[in-house]
Amino acid sequence: MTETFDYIIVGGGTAGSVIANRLTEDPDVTVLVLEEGDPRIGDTVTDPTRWNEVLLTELDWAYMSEPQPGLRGSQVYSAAGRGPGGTSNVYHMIHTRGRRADYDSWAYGGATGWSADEVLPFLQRLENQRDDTNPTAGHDGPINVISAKHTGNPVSQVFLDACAELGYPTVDDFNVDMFGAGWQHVDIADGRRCGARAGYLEPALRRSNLTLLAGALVGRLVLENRRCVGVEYLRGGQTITVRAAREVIVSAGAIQSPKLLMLSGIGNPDHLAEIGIPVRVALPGVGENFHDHPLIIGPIGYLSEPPPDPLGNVTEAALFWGSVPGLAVPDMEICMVHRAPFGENFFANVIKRVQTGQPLQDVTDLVDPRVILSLPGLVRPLSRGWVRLAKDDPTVHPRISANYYAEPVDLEAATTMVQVARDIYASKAFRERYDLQELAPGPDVKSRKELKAWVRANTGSYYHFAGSCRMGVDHLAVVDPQLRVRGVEGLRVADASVMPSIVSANPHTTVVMIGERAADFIRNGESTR
Ligand SMILES: Cc1cc2nc3c(=O)[nH]c(=O)nc-3n(C[C@H](O)[C@H](O)[C@H](O)COP(=O)(O)OP(=O)(O)OC[C@H]3O[C@@H](n4cnc5c(N)ncnc54)[C@H](O)[C@@H]3O)c2cc1C
Repeated sequence: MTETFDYIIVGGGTAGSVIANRLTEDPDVTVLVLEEGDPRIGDTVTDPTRWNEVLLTELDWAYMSEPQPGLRGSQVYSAAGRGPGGTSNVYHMIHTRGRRADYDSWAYGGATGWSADEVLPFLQRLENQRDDTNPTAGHDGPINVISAKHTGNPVSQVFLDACAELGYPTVDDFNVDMFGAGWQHVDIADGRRCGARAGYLEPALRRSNLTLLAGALVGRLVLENRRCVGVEYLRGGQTITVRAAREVIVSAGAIQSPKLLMLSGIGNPDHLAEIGIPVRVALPGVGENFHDHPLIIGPIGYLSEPPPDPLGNVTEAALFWGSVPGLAVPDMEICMVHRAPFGENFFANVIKRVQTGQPLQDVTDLVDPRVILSLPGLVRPLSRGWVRLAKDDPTVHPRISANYYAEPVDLEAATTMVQVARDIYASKAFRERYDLQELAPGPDVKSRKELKAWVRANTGSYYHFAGSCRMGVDHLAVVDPQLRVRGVEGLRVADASVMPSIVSANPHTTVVMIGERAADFIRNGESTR
């Protein structure tokens, strides 16, 4: 007999965990979460200093992009979390809300109800901020927010001293002041990662009305006429159907949510025809508008002595600034990482993993404690790409392209950003304390033209994928402002894919907020009819 739950959530990741928790607060509803990955996690997840060890393991889907024209044809390693907790198990715990202008621009673009003032209560609902640096912070939510300063490394302090020396203002809380350098706020409680899994999913699993099924790959939505009535999933070599009495909520992330819609016949008719999938609902925007923050791997610096062992999240200080004067929000975020493996050997490992299925070397072997790495991320990119099916087969990864630097202005801004990061490394503060030597780009890269070429060759992903099922009211919108899939009853999408444009900050906090909003829409009966 086919099992029935009130709600089925596809994907027990960041947004899925939030929705599962909030819906099961009502003891009268039943919720099933179907999650493809393995439920087991270890210290590498819970210990904030060890995030680099979870990449390229079973906890990472480790996608590779299509060859990127803007990066001279190279493919980009694209990490995304797998298993209950999803990307919240692998994120670096940086807690930045979107900027007011980000949310207001969503609302101006037709996403009514998502202006900065309207989303603020939902941001507050998720936060339990422990310091008083943000007067609008929430203090009772499931996500514990602390300043990284408490466990800050001396080398991160030197980064901040260097920024001050170069005239950048000091910021106490990036969720209050946008421009300047400071300690990040991070999602950590009692020395342990406090993301969506610890904050939302684990407490909810104590309730008898929540069922989590791991190892279940949802391959298709079951549609009857134009209503979604359940899903089909693969588990242990079997295909199983389960029904939803009220709604199905797709929270499979910006790469897999559009994939699932397309596999179910919801998408661009031309693309579905190419793959041989009959069209159930023509929605040409599915998979379009996919984008990411480009991240440049470097400059890389070498210190005269190793800084002390990390106690915090390893990427604890940053500079947010504008690549040109007069921007409404910063478009550059330069983070500094110590004890990170992202050197050439790491990327050689990525290629091996893709070719052989297994990482060759333990990532901790790749860390040289004297190496520090700037990770400049372009947080207001204009380039847009896509997610498309490779095959009519749920077990096959979709094709993805964030189309990095398709807009030349993105490359210009990224080049400026790397120059700023080089200036920070060249500061008196770094010279006097650590006699820092720049390993890359290195002394041979001098002119802006040379630097631009270096940037193209050293750009990767910030893993901040968004936009591929965007909300709005125009013909390319996939969901309406209540996150209901347009043209289908009983179906919502709620995750990073619904953002019309990625926030100009690290997006995890915004994704949790999207989960809170989705649960609120559902609980308040904004029906999908
Ligand atoms: C390495 C890394 C570091 C990051 N660091 C930060 C940071 O410090 N701060 C920040 O703000 N943001 C950070 N981010 C980004 C942020 O974590 C993500 O934007 C956010 O977590 C995405 O949440 P989501 O709900 O959209 O997707 P996810 O959390 O990825 O959830 C999707 C879930 O669906 C499951 N799934 C997918 N397809 C199926 C299917 N067909 N059937 C069943 N299950 C399925 C997946 O396994 C996954 O568990 C980072 C990301 C990465 C990868």
